[in-house]
Amino acid sequence: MHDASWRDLPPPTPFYRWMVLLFVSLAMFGNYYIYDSLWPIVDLLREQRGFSYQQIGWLSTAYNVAALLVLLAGGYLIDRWGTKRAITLFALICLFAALVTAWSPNFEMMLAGRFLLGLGAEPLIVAATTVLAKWFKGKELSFAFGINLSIARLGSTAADWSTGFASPLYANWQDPLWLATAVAGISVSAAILYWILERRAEGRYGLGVVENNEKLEFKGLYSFSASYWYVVALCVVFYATVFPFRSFAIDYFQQAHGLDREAAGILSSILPVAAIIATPLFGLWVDRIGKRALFMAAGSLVLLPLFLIVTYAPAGPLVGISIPFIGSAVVPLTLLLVITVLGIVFSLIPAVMWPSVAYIVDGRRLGSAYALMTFCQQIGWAIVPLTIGFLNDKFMAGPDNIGGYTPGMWLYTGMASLGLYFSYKLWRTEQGPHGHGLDTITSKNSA
Ligand SMILES: C[C@H](NC(=O)[C@@H](N)CCCCN)C(=O)O
Repeated sequence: MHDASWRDLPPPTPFYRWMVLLFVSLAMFGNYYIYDSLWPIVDLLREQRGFSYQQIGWLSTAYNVAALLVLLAGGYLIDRWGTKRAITLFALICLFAALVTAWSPNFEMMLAGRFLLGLGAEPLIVAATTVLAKWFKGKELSFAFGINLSIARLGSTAADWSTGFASPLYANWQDPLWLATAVAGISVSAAILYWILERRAEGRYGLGVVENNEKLEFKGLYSFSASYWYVVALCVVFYATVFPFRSFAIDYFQQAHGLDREAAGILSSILPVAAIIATPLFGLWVDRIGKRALFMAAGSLVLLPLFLIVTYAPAGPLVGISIPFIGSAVVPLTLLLVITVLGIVFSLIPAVMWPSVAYIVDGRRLGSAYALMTFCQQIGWAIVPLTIGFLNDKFMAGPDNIGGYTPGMWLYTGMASLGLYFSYKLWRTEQGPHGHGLDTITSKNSA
């Protein structure tokens, strides 16, 4: 924390603030890229290294197990080391994790790499949020968060697009992971540049003081309202549906729908691309008209049939998609429509859900409420990929047995039904005397 003289200094210039946002967001870009770099090589891991679908599931779950452990201490470490050191250290852990994942053909080694990634990536996200709060508090904070998330999602998009712009690397499982290691280098460089900028700012500008509010506290758990728990429950089932679906999507499009890797990657990228464009727009819209609980219920309702449509509906005519400098794809219309709608839901629900917590929970407990929500999110997100892997193996899913993917699709649908139930309960609660104004507070009528 800072002494009184620090507070007497002038605020940082807008240019300085936006440069900090740029570097912190580039660190997040690398973080999201490394996480998503594994999904375009699922088929290669199965063919060249003989991995089962359940082993692929473990590579996803290892990240969450590490995240669960580190989230307990993440806020404390950031407070103790300061954000400059913390972001650089977490980016270095991500780089090391990418290196270990790419290094050896051994499954346990790869598992260790993904575990290390969870140790670095999730606290890096928390630390980045703390930096934005410090530099943008009282300024364009929500907008800065939106830009930060969009640049991070560009990392997911780039990983999907690498099947096009880096297609020669996909002759083997290892080269795309070396590329991810190089991208992790961008993260570390951006973290160091942020460190230099903030160090230069100290003594020249007065920065906001961020309270120690990211701590995960289990005491007082019972005092959160029913609405908070419905939002947390929706968060758990929503991310436990969408993130695992994304993990297996490229392989699924290849095996079950006969797409080549480039087309499957481009199709999968529509989900984060839609989110980059639509998340800030939904955020602005909902701030104007309120109706947050209704929007979450509507998003959950739209999500419900999507996995059954890809499974049972006719593929429809083939349509072409072309992305300049990246590549082009010819994909069935039904898949294109489903992924686009999924992308819209992936924009709508997060854009409304995360900010809603601020209306439900007392400001002094907000950091703790978000930390608890992220903690619960990791638990659901850890279990589902393992179950999908188990189901795909048990029902011998593959190009010769497309029906083997159907139980997994029913699992996603079951999770989506739970999401609809929780969002309906939230909406009902918010209509009654225990509501918090989720559907009524707008940017015009809020104090
Ligand atoms: C805002 C939200 N972020 C998260 O859920 C993070 N805990 C994990 C993101 C990991 C992405 N590889 C989001 O991205 O919607």
